[in-house]
Amino acid sequence: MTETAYPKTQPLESPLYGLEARRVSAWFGKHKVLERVTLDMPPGSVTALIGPSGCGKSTFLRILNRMHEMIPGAQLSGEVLLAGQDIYHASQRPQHVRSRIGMVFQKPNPFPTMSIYDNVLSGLRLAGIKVRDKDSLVESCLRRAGLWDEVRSRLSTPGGALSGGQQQRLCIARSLAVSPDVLLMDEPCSALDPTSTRRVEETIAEISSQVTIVIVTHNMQQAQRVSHYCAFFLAGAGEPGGIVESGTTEQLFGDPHDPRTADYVHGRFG
Ligand SMILES: Nc1ncnc2c1ncn2[C@@H]1O[C@H](COP(=O)(O)OP(=O)(O)OP(=O)(O)O)[C@@H](O)[C@H]1O
Repeated sequence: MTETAYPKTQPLESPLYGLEARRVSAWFGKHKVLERVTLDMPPGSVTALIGPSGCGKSTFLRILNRMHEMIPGAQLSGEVLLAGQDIYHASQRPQHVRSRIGMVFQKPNPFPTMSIYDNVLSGLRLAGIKVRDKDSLVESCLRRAGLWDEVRSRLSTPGGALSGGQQQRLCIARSLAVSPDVLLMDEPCSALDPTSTRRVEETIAEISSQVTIVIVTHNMQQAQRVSHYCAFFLAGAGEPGGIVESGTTEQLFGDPHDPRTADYVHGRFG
């Protein structure tokens, strides 16, 4: 597959919200792992975070929906704006922030014994959101996640009975059910085979006009295939990570301004 595999929807003319990180630094105890990261993640687009292992991509992603603060000893400074409002302002409840900014993890994590149908609704139940027409919502979320045709005849079977790739798309459907503004994805395909990876990438391409997506990936081809924008993170030895360069994916891969970016995207290190 090449970077031209998916038709990318144009980013975007709708009332969607993007994220803006402003001078974000992060620590685990006394160990500083991110240094003043500023990044715009435009509404209705896919932003890929790339860079070698340990440079702080996953930490940055967790900061974007207030999951970083759940780790003992973790601290941060700076701002993260959703619709212009700082998600770390004292008036913002972390649980509410996390329902507006969902997360899909590396390893698919549906509730294994719960039915496919109930898995889709489980995020809503946790958030205490009531829905009138559950059947329609389940169908529309499974359709948007590209899973409906494969599961429509067995909605009452357990989520754990699906293949890994189907489970990951079920997790995407579950995230979509709460109508998030943003979906964060932490290497969502790294546990999947190439065919399942392709299906998840197609799903990302399809939903990217409806929800702002930020994805961490180690796969350069994947970053090129699915993202509109890209940020290259790097950490010097013993130093906190930061962004070397960010821009459109086309520019970052086709005409990188920093030689370190060029070396990384051309596979010369990392
Ligand atoms: N829970 C934690 N406690 C202490 N240090 C941590 C914790 N999680 C991450 N770190 C440290 O923070 C730094 C950044 O890690 P992070 O996982 O964000 O990097 P990454 O770029 O996502 O790496 P990878 O690509 O390997 O997933 C690393 O030095 C890591 O050891």
